[in-house]
Order: sequence, then structure tokens, then C-alpha cells
Amino acid sequence: MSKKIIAPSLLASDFANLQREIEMVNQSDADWFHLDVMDGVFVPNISFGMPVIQAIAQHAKKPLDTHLMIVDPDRYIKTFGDLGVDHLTVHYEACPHLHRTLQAIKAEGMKAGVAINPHTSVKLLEDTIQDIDIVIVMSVNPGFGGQSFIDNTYQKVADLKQIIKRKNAKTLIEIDGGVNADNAKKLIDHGADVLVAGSFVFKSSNPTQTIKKLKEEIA
Ligand SMILES: O=C(CO)[C@@H](O)[C@H](O)COP(=O)(O)O
Repeated sequence: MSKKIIAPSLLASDFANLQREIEMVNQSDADWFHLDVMDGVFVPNISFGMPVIQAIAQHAKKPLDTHLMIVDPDRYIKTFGDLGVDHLTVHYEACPHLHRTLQAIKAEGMKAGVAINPHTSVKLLEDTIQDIDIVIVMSVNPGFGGQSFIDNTYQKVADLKQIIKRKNAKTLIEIDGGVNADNAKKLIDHGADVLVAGSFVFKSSNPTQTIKKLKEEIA
């Protein structure tokens, strides 16, 4: 069985002590950093952008998994590649020419991801799945941390896993939003490979231990 991945979302971290938070993740059992870029247009919130990611990249010792919640992501693909981002995920709902966008991300040397909102069917990815390295199944409506997990995510993950198998693709399934110790194992059992956790990690009294517990839960 392939290794299961935990990606703490820095959106829930203490921005006033960002370097300390990055070092915590570096030293922890976490596998990736998850970075949420929000533009205030695609989602009703603005988070952080290139200068902050450039600063994070100087300290992070694990892959940067970057989730663009922005309109017209094609405009910035090269910039994120130059910043040293490892995975770049765009939203299905923001890409009229998804196949072209995926090729452009790969041409910059990054893994190409597609995120789908809770209302978007996994069936819409059937024709591009072999070109997608990572699908982020949103288990909350994107834009904010700390929301409650949407229960139909389990079925979406199972359906997506079937599509990946049928098409003989190597795509990883990543879950983002409301992930905690109560739903982590069930998500893995339904076919998830990567779990993003923001509030559950950074709002806990001991984030390092919380990451360790999550890893044990899904091992
Ligand atoms: O993309 C998003 C929110 O839009 C997520 O990455 C959140 O940052 C996850 O936070 P929690 O739900 O785990 O607090």
C-alpha cells in the first residue's frame, strides 16, 4: 500500500510567528506544506500570495503543495514555478481550458493538481484524469479554515478512486477541509492518499503531537 500523506495547512498557523510554525512542520511527521492562495474573487477571502510563499520557500524543508483559489490561474503558473513550488493545484471551476493549464504547470516542472468544489462531480474529471497528478476533493466550500466537514465527501472519494483505477491513472486523492482524527481513517479507507489539516493541527495545544496522532491514525 502506498504511503499516506499529511499536509498541514499554514492558513491556520500563527502568521506573526510563521518561521516558528514552518520549523515545527519541518521537525514533525508531516509530509508536505499546504499553502492556500485566495484572491477574494474566486473565493470570498484573501489569504497570501507570492512574497509570502517566497519567504516560506526559504525555510520549508518539505514539498510545497500550493492550492490556488483564484480566477485565471494560467496568468501565474510560471511565477509559482520560479518560486520553487512543487505542486500547483488549480480549480476545475476556474479553468475553461483545463488540459492546457495542466500541460503548462508540468512544463514549469511542477506536479499538476485539480481541485473540485463540493458541488462539482468527480465524473467531470474522467477525460483528464491521466494528466492529473493530484485531485483535491474539497470537503468544505473553499475560502476559510475551520469549517465543518461535508459528509458526501466519502462517496466522492470512492467514486473518484474507481475512475482512477478504470483509467489506469496514478493520480493521488487529496482531501481538504474539516479533516480531523474522527474522519481521517475513514477517508483513507475510502481511497484518499493525502489529508490536509489546518485548524485541527495549528489550533491544538501540541501541533507536533497532533500531526503524529493523525499519521498513526492513517498508518
Ligand atoms: O482550502 C482550504 C480552505 O478553503 C483549506 O486548506 C483550509 O485551510 C483547511 O482548513 P481546516 O478546515 O483544516 O481548518
